[in-house]
Amino acid sequence: MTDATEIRKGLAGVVVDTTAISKVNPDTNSLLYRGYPVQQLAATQPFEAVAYLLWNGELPDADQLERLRATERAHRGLDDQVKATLDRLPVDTHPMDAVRTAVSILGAQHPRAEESSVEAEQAKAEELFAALPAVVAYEQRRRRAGGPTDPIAPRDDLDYSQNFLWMTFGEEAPEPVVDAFRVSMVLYAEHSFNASTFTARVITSTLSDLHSAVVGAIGALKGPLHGGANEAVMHTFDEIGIRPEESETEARERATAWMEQALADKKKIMGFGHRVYKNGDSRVPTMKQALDAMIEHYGRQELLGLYNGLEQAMAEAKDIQPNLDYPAGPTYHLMGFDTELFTPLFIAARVTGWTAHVMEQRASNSLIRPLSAYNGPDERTVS
Ligand SMILES: CC(=O)SCCNC(=O)CCNC(=O)[C@H](O)C(C)(C)COP(=O)(O)OP(=O)(O)OC[C@H]1O[C@@H](n2cnc3c(N)ncnc32)[C@H](O)[C@@H]1OP(=O)(O)O
Ligand SMILES: O=C([O-])CC(=O)C(=O)O
Repeated sequence: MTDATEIRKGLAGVVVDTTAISKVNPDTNSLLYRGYPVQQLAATQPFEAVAYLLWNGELPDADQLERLRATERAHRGLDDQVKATLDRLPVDTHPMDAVRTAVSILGAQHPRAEESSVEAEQAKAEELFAALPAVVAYEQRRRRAGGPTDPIAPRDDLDYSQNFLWMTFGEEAPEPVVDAFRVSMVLYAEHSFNASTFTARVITSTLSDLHSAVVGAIGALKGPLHGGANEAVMHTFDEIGIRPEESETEARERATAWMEQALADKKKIMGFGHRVYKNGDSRVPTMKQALDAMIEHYGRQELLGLYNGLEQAMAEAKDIQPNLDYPAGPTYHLMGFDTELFTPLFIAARVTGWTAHVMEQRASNSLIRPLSAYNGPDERTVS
């Protein structure tokens, strides 16, 4: 028996609270961070400035940016305790689990873990933002080395994006690659009450600590209906088969045929569709430009064939458009990241949005505790 009340499965269409951090507008297909169109931020701002904007509500002036960058540089190295723990994990541990574990350790050993003043929360957010690239980079290196290895020391002369790529690959990335990476970080940073951010807010609403909120958010992000889709997109490309020697047209034809079959088999295709946007994700055109630049840079036109073939076949069959994970997956692949590292890259970006929401939730808190409609057996007696 169900209680007579309206159920909105998945909270679809339910407005839960206000936020001043970002505005997702499916009608105008736009996304604003603190009022600024994300495309403009992606075109003009370093990722550090966007992080500052999300936390503080305004873009930084030169001194404010330099102060944040100094903090970021001071916390860039791989923490010894985190390294020791990662080294004890099986080498085939999913990197999402490894990064989640790392955040848990960083929280457990943080000297201000239990403090929730604005100043303490801000410090924890900045330090976590600074610490994550080394964790993600080390996980890729550990996987490739087949076990514990030496991390690549960060370099103070490089900015956040340059240094992230440096610590992962041990060489200075060319400018177009750094730029595409920076754009991906900006686009992934924030997206209102998505599932992982909402998770972080639920945890914060119990007056739990910031690292616990981020650990929970990572768990929510991991699933393929959310952040895990960028990894899943690459599995689709792999299933179709990546053949660098193939022409764009040949690749496109194979992708079209694959999609027709997959849809006939009623498969859900990762990287397509969105709960809020029904006419395309506002971030996709900008991310697609970054992908195009990488395809050009690496001379891999066949990937464009796969990309376009799937996109067009999906649009024709179901009128469903790609989401941000669709162009992000092949972009990270071209840069040289292992597929399992794609969602951890999303963590490194989204930690800015999550922590901004943690601070916003704390500033105007009410325990998040919805109701449920009971549909189990009527009351009965134990016999
Ligand atoms: C950064 C991000 O997190 S963006 C989201 C990343 N996630 C993905 O890419 C996973 C694939 N996409 C999906 O599963 C969905 O589109 C979601 C979960 C993102 C949004 O889903 P919802 O708003 O709940 O819509 P829902 O899943 O009910 O889909 C509505 C209809 O479109 C279909 N549909 C939606 N997305 C897809 C898809 N990717 N492939 C095939 N069919 C799809 C559904 O089957 C459903 O069809 P039906 O009405 O005939 O049953
Ligand atoms: O908003 C959502 O539901 C998912 C998404 O695109 C994001 O978190 O970036």
